[in-house]
Amino acid sequence: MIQATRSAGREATGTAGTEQNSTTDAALLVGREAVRLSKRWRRQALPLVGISASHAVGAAASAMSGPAALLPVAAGWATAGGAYGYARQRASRWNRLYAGIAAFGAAAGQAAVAVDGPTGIAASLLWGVGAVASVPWWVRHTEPEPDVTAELASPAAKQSALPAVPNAADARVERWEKHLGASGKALPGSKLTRVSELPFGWRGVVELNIGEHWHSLLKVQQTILSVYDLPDGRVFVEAIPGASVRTAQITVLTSDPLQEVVRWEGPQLDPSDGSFPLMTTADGERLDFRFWWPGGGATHGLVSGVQGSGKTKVLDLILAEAAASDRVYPLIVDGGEGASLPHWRKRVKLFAETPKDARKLLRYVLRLMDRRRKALKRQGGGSLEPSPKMPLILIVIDEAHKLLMNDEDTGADNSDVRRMCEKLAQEGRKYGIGLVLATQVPSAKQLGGSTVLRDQLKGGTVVGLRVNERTSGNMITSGAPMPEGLHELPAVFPDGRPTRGLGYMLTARMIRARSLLIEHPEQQEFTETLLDRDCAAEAEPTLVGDVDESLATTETEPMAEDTANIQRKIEDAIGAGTNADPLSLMQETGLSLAQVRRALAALEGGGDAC
Ligand SMILES: Nc1ncnc2c1ncn2[C@@H]1O[C@H](COP(=O)(O)OP(=O)(O)OP(=O)(O)O)[C@@H](O)[C@H]1O
Repeated sequence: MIQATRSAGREATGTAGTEQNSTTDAALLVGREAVRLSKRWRRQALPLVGISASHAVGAAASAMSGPAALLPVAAGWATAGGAYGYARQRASRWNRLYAGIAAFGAAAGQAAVAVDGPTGIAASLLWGVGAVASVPWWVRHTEPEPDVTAELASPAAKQSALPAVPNAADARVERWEKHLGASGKALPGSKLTRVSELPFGWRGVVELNIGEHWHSLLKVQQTILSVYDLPDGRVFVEAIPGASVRTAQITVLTSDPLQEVVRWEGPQLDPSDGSFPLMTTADGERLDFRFWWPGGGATHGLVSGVQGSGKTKVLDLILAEAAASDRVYPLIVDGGEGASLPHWRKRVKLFAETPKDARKLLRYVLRLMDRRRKALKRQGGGSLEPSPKMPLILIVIDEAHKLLMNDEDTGADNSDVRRMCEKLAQEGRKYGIGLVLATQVPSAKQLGGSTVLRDQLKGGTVVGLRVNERTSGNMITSGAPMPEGLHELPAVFPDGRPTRGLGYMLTARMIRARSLLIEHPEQQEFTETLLDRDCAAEAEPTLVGDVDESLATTETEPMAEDTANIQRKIEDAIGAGTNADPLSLMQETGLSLAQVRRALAALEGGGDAC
């Protein structure tokens, strides 16, 4: 009986408890829902909160009497002022104005309700005007906050507060995986990652399988072109400095920016580091030519390419930068007998256009180097920094192969020129003497077989433009295989325009580049540069040029044709309508410029000057 009574009591207690629990649960649920909704719609509710608060402040003040009634209104005004100040710091001009109107309206409403009472006309006006003034706010905040309640409740959300980004597969990555990285394909197990857009294509990082080296990517460049359906020369593979050999950077060009000529826009030599832009790469980077390293002395240069590849224009640009600077003193040896760089003849201090004059010029610079030894001693060693008082002496030798290689046809031995160039290349650096050579092929053979010259030039700026045949001992390589041989560079772009200026520069970046085009080198400004005092004391050689040289000596240029023969050829060419200027006649007859000039002088003088 007692037990039955106890159990009935427990049941009654349990039922009451259950009812109480379910009421609490329902209250909690409603509370949570209210919080959720208020969070979601908090922006939209803000004007209503403001109006209600203003009404409440006014009502509180009207219920009080005496000076105490001012307290709620003062507090309300302070809050409105604070809210305006907060908005003012963060909002734009119009939003600040809107916040100002709202704050003033709230303050005025509070005061009006305080005077008129909580149910008077002032209260109705507060709500009516407040609602109208809130319309722009509501229009602007029509969208509620995203409802992330469910996401926040999930365990994943607890690990990371950030919403998950869908892993959208990149079509280029998919293509790589399917046609290159899949088993049985060219690079099984390889992955394309970190794809980013470029103005003319895209770039990515390729990760290869363990045991693979990035060089293997170079061997499958054609396959990559085929996978992405592109013409030749649009894929470039490069090592990533400091990264694993299993990774490489791949640049894929969907269009070729190098087809467009990029013009030189005036001197840009940076006197603080001795460099200026010479080429632009396929992905838009500028590659610099360097005259000197700060604190490291002069650097040398080599420019190579077949006729018509744009080699002379590169020399023109180098000379234009040198001529415009008050820190560079350019001297020219034109191995093309004055035909390659004629527009510089009258602009530089010394212009040698015969082998004999070239020797004189080189001997003179060797003497200048001796004189600078004293300056270097005075300085206490190191290297001479080019400055307006101690300019870099720059020797530019075009068609250098003609002066450096022995001439098998004539038996001319040019070993003395080689030795002088070697000495200048090896020792000139610290005395502020730079050497820039132009040859048709970037090989030691064209440097007269001089490995000394090859090594010294490779330490400077090396530019390789198009060549005709595969080169053994190509200098445009830093050990890593080239993306393509210089002989593989096309002579014309797919649109039929010539590829002049197209090539590579020996840098960490093995990517096609094109030289900037200087259109009128002869019109560029020339800054008068004076040699330093030690060098200025050295007597300048007298360069006799081509005409006088024949009177002085014929030791380095044996005449292949007899005088009468040469004159007859010239007369025949003029008779056949060729212009009577030396360049046209040289091209027409195949004679050297010196021979043509001598013959013309003889014909004009009516005698035999040859
Ligand atoms: N970077 C370039 N962009 C566009 N056109 C160029 C560029 N470089 C050269 N050219 C054009 O190619 C022509 C030939 O150039 P350049 O005389 O420099 O060739 P080269 O290799 O020195 O040939 P050559 O040995 O016959 O003188 C120039 O007149 C110029 O119009």
